Amino acid sequence: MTRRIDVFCQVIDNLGDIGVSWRLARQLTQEHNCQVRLWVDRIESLNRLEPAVNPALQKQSVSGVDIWLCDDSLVAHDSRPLPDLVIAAFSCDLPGVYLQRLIEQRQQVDATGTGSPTLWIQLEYLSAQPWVEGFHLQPSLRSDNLKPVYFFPGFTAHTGGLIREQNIVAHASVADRSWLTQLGVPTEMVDVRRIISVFTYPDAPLEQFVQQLEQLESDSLLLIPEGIRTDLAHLDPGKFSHVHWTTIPFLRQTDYDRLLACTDLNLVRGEDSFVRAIWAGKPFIWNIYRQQEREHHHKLQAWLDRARMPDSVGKAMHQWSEGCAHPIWKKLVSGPDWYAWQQACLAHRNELISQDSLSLQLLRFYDQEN
Ligand SMILES: Cc1cn([C@H]2C[C@H](O)[C@@H](COP(=O)(O)OP(=O)(O)O[C@H]3O[C@@H](C)[C@H](O)[C@@H](O)[C@H]3O)O2)c(=O)[nH]c1=O
Repeated sequence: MTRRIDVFCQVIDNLGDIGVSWRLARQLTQEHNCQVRLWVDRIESLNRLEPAVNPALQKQSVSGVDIWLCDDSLVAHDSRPLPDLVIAAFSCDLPGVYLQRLIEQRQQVDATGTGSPTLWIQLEYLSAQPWVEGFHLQPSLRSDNLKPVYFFPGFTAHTGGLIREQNIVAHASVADRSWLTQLGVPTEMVDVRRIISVFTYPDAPLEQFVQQLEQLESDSLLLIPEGIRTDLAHLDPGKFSHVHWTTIPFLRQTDYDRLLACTDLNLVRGEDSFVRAIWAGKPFIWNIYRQQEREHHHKLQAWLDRARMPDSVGKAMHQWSEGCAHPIWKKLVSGPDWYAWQQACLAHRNELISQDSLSLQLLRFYDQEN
């Protein structure tokens, strides 16, 4: 059965909202044969992740996904019937006209006792905190008789799981470093001991990190996608003999995944790149999105506990998110600590891979409800 799905994405800041929505829309289309329409209010953000998307078009189809600009007039003139499922990514608001259609549909179903109303999913932010299990699949209470359901991504069997493609490990294991030359990395650089991808918030302590890597005997190369602001700009690369850094193009999302699979260490942030780093099965540093009242530290600790990361890694990650490269980084990226970190990342990935993916769980829930 082909399920029809509308995904709504409101781009608040950065690329996480559209990154998650685009990935989910593609997976539902390509792996589950769903007919997906992605409504997004800033198509230019999607164009950064997928250059085949034309920011000037209000309606288009790319990779099998219909992409529509979410503006009031397009929503108001939408003549398609309501879908089987509507997903509000990061629990964004649905447009008023669309909401009105859902209300009318519900009234009709209630009045006639026939048909099934569109299932409305409020897809939430990812967190490893235990409270998530209690809220997953709970209804959100409203006065208009609509019954949206909270769907929490997560790390346990009592959450909605993580977005993961079926062949993820096979893809990660065939990743080949020679591909990096296509991104402009000089051939002689591809063989350096430690290749590190860099996707951090501007206040990440990269300069301190680079100073520590310089003290190692082996060489490191940092690959920085274009447009990612770092504090390295004022450093003189000529003064470093063991650390090199270079800019690479900002990559389409599928190529970004490939990058994470062929490096040794990944510096990631936010939500989607963090999950991709987990699937790459390599050590990574998570620059968690800062929240008020240090809430992000609780979130980070919950994941560190769940992932059973070595204490030294946890300590260093907390400090990283405070803009400080803990002096133990030097030790962490070489010797026994590095080995322990690698093992912990592999074990975490392998444990999570045995769980059903988010899209599978989402569709199973839809089937149960219908
Ligand atoms: C560096 C790079 C990233 N990307 C993609 C990977 C991800 O899909 C996306 C980045 O998303 P994130 O990793 O989540 O980081 P982010 O910081 O951009 O997004 C954040 O947005 C905020 C609104 C949320 O509250 C945060 O939780 C977080 O999601 O960009 C590429 O496609 N190519 C690239 O070259």
